[in-house]
This record gives sequence, C-alpha cells and structure tokens, in this order.
Amino acid sequence: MCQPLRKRPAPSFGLCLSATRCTLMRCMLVFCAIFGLSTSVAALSAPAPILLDESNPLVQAWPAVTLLSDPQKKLGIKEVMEARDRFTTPETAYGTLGLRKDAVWLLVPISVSSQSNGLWVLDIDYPVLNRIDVYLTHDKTLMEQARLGSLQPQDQRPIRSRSHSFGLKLKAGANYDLYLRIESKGALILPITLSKPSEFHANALGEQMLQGLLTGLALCLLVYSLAQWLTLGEPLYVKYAILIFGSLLFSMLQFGVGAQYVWRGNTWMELHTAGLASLIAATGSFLFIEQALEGPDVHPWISRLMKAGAGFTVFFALCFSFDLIDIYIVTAVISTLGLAPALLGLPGAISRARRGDSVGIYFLLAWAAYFVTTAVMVEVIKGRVGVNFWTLHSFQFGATFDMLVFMRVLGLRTKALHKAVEHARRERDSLHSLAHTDPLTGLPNRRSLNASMADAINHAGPENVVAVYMMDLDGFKQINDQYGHDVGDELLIAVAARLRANVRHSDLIARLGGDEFVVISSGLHSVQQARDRADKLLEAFNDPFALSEKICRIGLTIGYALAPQDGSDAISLFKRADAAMYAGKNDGKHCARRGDGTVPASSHTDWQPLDGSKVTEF
Ligand SMILES: Nc1nc2c(ncn2[C@@H]2O[C@H](COP(=O)(O)OP(=O)(O)OP(=O)(O)O)[C@@H](O)[C@H]2O)c(=O)[nH]1
Repeated sequence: MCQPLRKRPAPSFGLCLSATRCTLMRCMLVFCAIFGLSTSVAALSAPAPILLDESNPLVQAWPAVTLLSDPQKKLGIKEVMEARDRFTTPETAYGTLGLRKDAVWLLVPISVSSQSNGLWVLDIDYPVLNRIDVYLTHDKTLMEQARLGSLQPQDQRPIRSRSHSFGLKLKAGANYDLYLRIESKGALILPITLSKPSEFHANALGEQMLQGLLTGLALCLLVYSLAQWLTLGEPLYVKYAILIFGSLLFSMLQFGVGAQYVWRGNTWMELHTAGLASLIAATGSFLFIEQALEGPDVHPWISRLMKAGAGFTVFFALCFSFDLIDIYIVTAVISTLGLAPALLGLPGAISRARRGDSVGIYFLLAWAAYFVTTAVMVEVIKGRVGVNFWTLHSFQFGATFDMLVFMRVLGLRTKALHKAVEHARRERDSLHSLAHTDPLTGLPNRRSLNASMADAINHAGPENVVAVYMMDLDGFKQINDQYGHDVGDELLIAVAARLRANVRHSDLIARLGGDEFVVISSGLHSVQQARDRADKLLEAFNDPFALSEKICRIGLTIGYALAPQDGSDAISLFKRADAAMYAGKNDGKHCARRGDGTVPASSHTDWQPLDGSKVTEF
C-alpha cells in the first residue's frame, strides 16, 4: 500500500501522501479531490526536462509533459518532431487528459545525469489505454520505438506486465525527447513514471499484491453468494452475485488483471469489458436493491421501475455484446441509469433507517461511499481531478466497501429468513400439537392415537403382545351433575395423572373424549401379563381422588383386546375392546373384560377410524 503512494504523488499533495498515512489526511485528500482542488498544471513556458538521476529512483513525468493534438490521427513521428514547438502544456488536472476522441502526442524531455547507469523503465500505470506508441529520440534522431497498449497482446509487449512499460537504455549525461502517441476509447488517464528497474518491480509488486487481494476478496464473495443461492434458494444471493461480478469485471479491466491473466490478448474483451461490466453491475444493483428493500417502505411502482431498469440494462448489454450499439451509447445509458437504483431505493432506505432498521442504515452508508468514490472517479475521467493513488483507486475501494456492506445486508436478510422459518416451524408444531392433543388433560387425542396404534400393531407377535385397553369412568355424569363441570374437569385431569402413574413409560395413554380413555401397552409377553396390567389399572382407582375442594371416588370399567390373539388391525381390536368394556358396564361396572370374541357385539360400539372408513364387522 505504501509503494503505490510514492509512485504517483501529485505535486501539490503527493509529498503529504507519502509522508503520512494517517486517516485524517486521506480524508482531506479525498475532499480535495472531490472539490477539484487538485492542481491543474498549466504552465505558461515549456517545462524543464526531467532529470534522471540515481538518487531519485522514481520520477513523475507529468510535470514535464507537453501535448499536441492529432484530430485526424495522421501525424507520424517525423512531422511531430518538426512540430516540437507547437506542443503545449496540458490544461487538465494532474495526470489526466479526460475523455478525448483525437490521438494525443505527448513530449517528455529527459536529461540523464552523468552519474546514471542509463537503465530506466518508462511506465504508464493505467492498463485500459488502448494504444500507446513510444518514440525515443536523441538530437532529432529516432533511437528506439515500441508499441504498448491494452490491444497489444502480452507476449508482444516489451515488458510483460499489468501496466504499460518499456525499458530504456540511455546514455549518461545525454538529453532525449520521449514522444508518446496515445489513442484510447476511454479516458486518457496518464500516471507516467520513469523509474529504476528495481523501483519499478517493487512498485509493480505492491500494486499487483493490492489487486490480488481485492480481486481475491471479490471472488470469495462471488463464490460464497452463489453457494448460498444454491443452498438456500434465496434469489437475493444471485442478485448480489450479479452485482459483484459486474464490479469485479470492471476492476479487473481497469487495473489490468483481466488482460494479464484472464482474457489475455482477447481484443473483444478489451473493447467490451468496460461497457458490459458497467451494465452487469447496474443490472445487479437494480435487482438487489429492489428485493432487499421490498416491503411497505417501497411503493410498488418503484419496484416495477427497478425491475424495468434491470430489463433495460440487460437489453443494452446484449446489444453491446453484438456490436449493435457502441461504447458511447453504453456510456450515455450508464450515465443515465447508473445512479437510478440508488436514487429509487433512497426513500425506502431512509424510511427504514428512520425506524432504526439496520438494513436502511447500511444502504445509506453504502450509497454515501458509492456517491463519493464514483464522483471522484468521474472527475478524474473528465480530467478535472488529478491522479494519485487514492483518486485512481477510489471506485475500486468504494465498490469493495459496498460489497462488504451489502454482504452484511444479506446476512441480516438471512437472519430474518431463519427467524421466519423458525416462527413458521413453531406455529406448525403448535398447530400439530393442538390437532393431536386433548386440551384438558394434555394427553394425546384420538387422532394421535390412530397413528401410534398402527405402528404398535405392525410389530405385534406372540412374543410382543400389544394390549388395547378401552376405559370409561363409572358414574362420571353424576359427579358433573352433583358438583358441577369444573369439578368434573378437575377429576378428568386427575384421572389422566393417575393413569400415567400406573403405566410404563413406553405405554401410550390417550383421551378419546368425555370420560373415555385408552391405554396401549406393547411388548407384553403373555395374555396373563395383559390381564395383570388391567387389574393394576383397576386397583389404581380404589383410592379416592383428592381434588382442590372435594375428595371423589370413581370407578373404572376396562375392556381390552390383544394383538395378535384377538385381532391384527386397529379397527377390530378397538371394536372388541369397546364391546368388552360395554359388557363390563352391563356386568356391574368397575371390572375388566377381554374382548376375545366371546363377548357379543355391543350396540354402543361407535369406534371409527379418522380416515372415515366404516367399521363393517365386529
Ligand atoms: N366435566 C366434563 N364433563 C364432560 C366432558 N366431556 C363429557 N362430559 C360429560 O361426561 C359425561 C359422560 O357420560 P357417561 O359416560 O354416559 O356418564 P357416566 O355417568 O360415566 O355413565 P357410565 O359410563 O354408564 O357410568 C356426560 O355427562 C358428559 O356431559 C368434559 O370435558 N368435562
């Protein structure tokens, strides 16, 4: 981070940049940059040549630069050398000529110190410049020439690097004129330096490291968001991925990483990536902001406008890909639509932020950074703000900051999603519980019994006898009538507790309704054991029930049937147990009867499964 600072200091504040890294100073620099306070060099007289001396391993060329416009793009080096006196100092901000349609000739007079070994590297660290022709002249004689630029494949460049660089072998004590012919469809941003090879490598390494880090971070976020999208199926993640992809592509183009490693020598990519990346990022912005802010704060027509905006950008991207429109139309589209997602989302974000909703606050924060950094970059592109490390990287830093803030928005969104899922699960559980539980006693109800019964009977066998005990209280109506319904309810609760206390953990107790209960016991080894359990339940009712204001005695009649002995399906077992219970009622109550087929069918039997199928036989 330190080396690039030293590499492009603007005369007015470059020394401050390299002297201190304190945050305050950086803020001041950004402030200066935004308000166009950086130095606009417009010297009246021809600038003095730059001195190349070993004591100063990195020299900025801009202070010595003069320029000659070539609108017809017809001038050759000979004509330009003859027109040396017509070169003028640039009137734009430091290190930038803004957007120009002409070809530009730059003249950098050089004076080599007598102490220098003459080995220097010319470097222009703005990789998107399409074509740069370098001419080194001495005494009006052409000494060397080279072709650089983004359209020049890596393997045909004098030095294979991310930026445009060329090694110079100069004579100690000699004077040279360095002519650069530059032509590009984008902005002519020209951080031109002459440095010693070691210094050049050190600086290149620093910038390469920075780009590696930022590109790696963006790639991680991209892969993560796509993985989340595939896992959770939440479309907001893929919209975020589109946004990141556009941003990443743009940075890879602007700082040369794409041409260096990804689309080496691919002219189509060099000419289309800037436009496509901007349109892709705008599409992602529209979609992401629309969904992230959706809710009562965003009017439906704003949502519709954002979706339409995304549609437009996709349309223009397709047209641009097939060369149906040129970069100037794309630039006009981006200038018009680029800010639209943020502007349309602003009211929604503000009202969210006012309610203390952190999503709104994060959006405002991200947009504040976006507006500042984009404004700085636009001014550099227009030639009104000087080039330095911070202004040159402002858009990339702003985009990275936004990516991280939006990731936080995604995190909040996922958290809300989990909360909603958890809430829905709890609702479902409580509905399920309500549907399967008797509200008075908390015991499973008939519906729940049905499901568990089928499972128990399926595993029944000679060594695993399953007993179905149907139980009905004796004289419960009288308790109700005598003491009231509340006492009756209390007694039913106490009966449930008594039954629970007298069965095994693995047994199932259910209340069918009224004063009817069922116990299912599985894992019994014999008919006798089933009989003993019925007796145990009867005995449990010998003791009275101590209610809050009364002590009640109540009897119990049990009818039971066994699987596999008395039946092999739930319906027939229930029917037999039910009939046996009514037989017990008729025999004087408070007894247990087995429904083994000897008991005649009872006219009271009304057991029916919940699925509505009719019981046809007993
Ligand atoms: N307190 C209360 N009573 C209920 C509830 N559900 C049904 N009942 C009453 O329970 C009684 C059950 O009737 P029966 O089983 O015929 O009355 P019983 O006196 O036990 O008759 P036998 O079984 O022949 O001894 C009815 O009076 C119903 O109104 C309830 O949730 N709470």
